[in-house]
Amino acid sequence: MAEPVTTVSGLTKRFGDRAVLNGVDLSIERGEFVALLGRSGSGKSTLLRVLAGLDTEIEGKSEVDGTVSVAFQQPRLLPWRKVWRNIVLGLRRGGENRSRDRALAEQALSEVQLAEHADAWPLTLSGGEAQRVSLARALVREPDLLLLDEPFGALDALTRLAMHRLVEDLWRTHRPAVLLVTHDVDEALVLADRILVLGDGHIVARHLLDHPRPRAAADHADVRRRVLADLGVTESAPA
Ligand SMILES: Nc1ncnc2c1ncn2[C@@H]1O[C@H](COP(=O)(O)OP(=O)(O)OP(=O)(O)O)[C@@H](O)[C@H]1O
Repeated sequence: MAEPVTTVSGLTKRFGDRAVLNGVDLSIERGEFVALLGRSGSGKSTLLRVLAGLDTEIEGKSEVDGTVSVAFQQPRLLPWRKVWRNIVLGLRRGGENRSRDRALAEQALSEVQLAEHADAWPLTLSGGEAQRVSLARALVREPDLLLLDEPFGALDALTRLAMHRLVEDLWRTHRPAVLLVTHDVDEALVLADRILVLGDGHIVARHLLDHPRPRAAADHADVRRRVLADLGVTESAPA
């Protein structure tokens, strides 16, 4: 039987007297890739912050069984530390072990095709490279749940496509459960096993994506139409 890595039930999050999340129920299975869509301000980032344990002032239940890593839209690298030191920064272990840390960082960097950048300074990286370092930093902890908050949103279209392939490869290799927040319906259609739509403070729609990978967004044209309708976006009819 499928085993959940995270279980959220009746989750309510208020800012003052306004409930941004109002009774969210969701469960993500181990190794499952889930995309979370919703209009701007619907509470996607708020939900991720709760799942990441960054916001604990909640009502209801939010449980994660295992390690969580987060990658944000901005890579958030420390400019005064070399790339490899950024990667191992979040590994909290007893005692210093520089050579083992270095080996872990090099392995993670080679997986994102940046092996030769271990000693670079973050400010010398391109946007796409910095985002790959951020992914390596998230993965080096071998997370059970990887939370991605619009990690490709600031990248140009070509770099974004390359990142989709990379994330799919990394997911296949490491098999974390992934919750990807995105505004890009096609990105969700290509990458995810399941799409959740957030609206009015809770999950208003769930769509299964079962087309084999690698996929194109057009493989799920039916789901695309339904998700756009869930989001209240009207698509112009094809000519
Ligand atoms: N610390 C805070 N204090 C008060 N209100 C907040 C706080 N954080 C978020 N909000 C409000 O909660 C709502 C949801 O914000 P959130 O960032 O989760 O939305 P989102 O779906 O991720 O939006 P976007 O797609 O634009 O990034 C917004 O109206 C926002 O103003």
